[in-house]
Amino acid sequence: MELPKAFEEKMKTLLGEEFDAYTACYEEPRYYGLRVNTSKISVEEFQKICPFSITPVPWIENGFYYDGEKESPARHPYYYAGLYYLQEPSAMTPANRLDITPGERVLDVCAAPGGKATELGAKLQGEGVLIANDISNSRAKGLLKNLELFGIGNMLVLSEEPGKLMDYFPEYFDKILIDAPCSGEGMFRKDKKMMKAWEEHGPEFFSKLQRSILTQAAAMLKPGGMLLYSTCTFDPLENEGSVSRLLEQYPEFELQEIRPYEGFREGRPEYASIRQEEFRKTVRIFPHHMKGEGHYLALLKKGNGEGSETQTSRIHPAKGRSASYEKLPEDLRNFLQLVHRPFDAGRFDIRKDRVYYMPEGLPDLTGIRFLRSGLLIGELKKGRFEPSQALAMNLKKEEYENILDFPLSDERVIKYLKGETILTDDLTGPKEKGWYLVCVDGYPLGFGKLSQGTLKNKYLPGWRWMSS
Ligand SMILES: C[S@@+](CC[C@H](N)C(=O)[O-])C[C@H]1O[C@@H](n2cnc3c(N)ncnc32)[C@H](O)[C@@H]1O
Repeated sequence: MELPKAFEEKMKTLLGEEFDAYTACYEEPRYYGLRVNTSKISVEEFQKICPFSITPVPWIENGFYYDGEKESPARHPYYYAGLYYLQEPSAMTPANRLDITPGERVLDVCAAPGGKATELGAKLQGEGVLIANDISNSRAKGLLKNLELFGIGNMLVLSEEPGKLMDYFPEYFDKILIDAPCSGEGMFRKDKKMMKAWEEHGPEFFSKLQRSILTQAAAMLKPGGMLLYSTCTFDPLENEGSVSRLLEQYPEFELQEIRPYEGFREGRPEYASIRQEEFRKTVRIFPHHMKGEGHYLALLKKGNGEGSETQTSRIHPAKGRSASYEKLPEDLRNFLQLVHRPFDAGRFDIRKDRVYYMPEGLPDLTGIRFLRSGLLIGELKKGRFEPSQALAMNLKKEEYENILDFPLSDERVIKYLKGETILTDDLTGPKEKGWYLVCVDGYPLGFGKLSQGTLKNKYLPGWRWMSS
């Protein structure tokens, strides 16, 4: 593979005698990975039911390699059930090495299309809030779909300048991930188009952007909170350089150790402008040292002088229905009787006939551009309530009364995903009219409305299985 000359020269300086081993990697095939959605299925259970051959990614507990030349995991009903996300193995590292406790407030500043945000959301296990932002509105649409497919409900999807978010969320977050826009040097093997883009916008351009995103995000982190900065590039200016600039401006930040793996390499102190030795705690991922593409990670803690841990507040999960539950529209209330979950009536928010279930403890968001705030529960159409695709994905089978559970081998699974009407006469269970949650092997896919043995398909048209 022919690499840009200026890039090659830079890598020779960075890698010294390792340079030949590094370039030899370009003759090897790229790696394909999938990451298990642990908010829906345990890793052990997934390994039991996984329909294709997988091997563990050694530094990611829920990550696996698959053979992308032979298998197509994106065309499988389990993908439609949100059981996994397809992701290059090194790209799994940032969200994996940012510890999240359910109940925390988490921000993903540059989140689209959701490779990291889906993992952060899964780690929250439905408690607290994930705010996933991306400046690109079109990319944020893909982000929303991926988060909903993953079943993440306690979330907001925003499309804003981080500088504007600062005004709304001062020192608000417990954890922040910045998977920064970068020159993408680590992805040249995976995607050759990145080389062309690199020639147009290189490290100089991106480092300026990264420095401003970093300082804006820093202002949104609580004292004692953690920030993980990552790129998929090798350039020192965008890695040690951008993080140095943050430390110059915010000296209360301290670099933290990242849980190790034998293939990780230390960050390079000589490229830092300040507190050089601390940069050994940052991580460089090189493809000639491990089975993944190039990345950089830095984990930082915002100091507060004293007792930092105790200052990170939690957003507590709902404890039960409040007295105002009776004020919700009757058809919605009837539907909610079928959902075995302790809703808090005060968190329902009805806007233009759409019913949302909001995370707790949010500031006033007037003026922010958002694609989604809260879990879209469904829509009121002339007083009749229709549950949403997002709710179907957010539910577990045991949380809903009326289930149609098909085994993977049943041809109705694909028919349902294609949007076709389903006949259920042969099934002994479901008889009553109403909303049914269609599942594959116990994992929800979407809703349908049953009447006299026929299920009217309510699978979201934009998500349908396309015939190839
Ligand atoms: C490396 S990608 C993020 C990938 C994503 N974290 C994932 O794992 O799927 C960088 C993202 O930053 C977004 N971006 C660029 N400039 C931004 C800015 N100033 N604020 C927020 N997002 C920005 C881009 O639209 C792009 O989606």
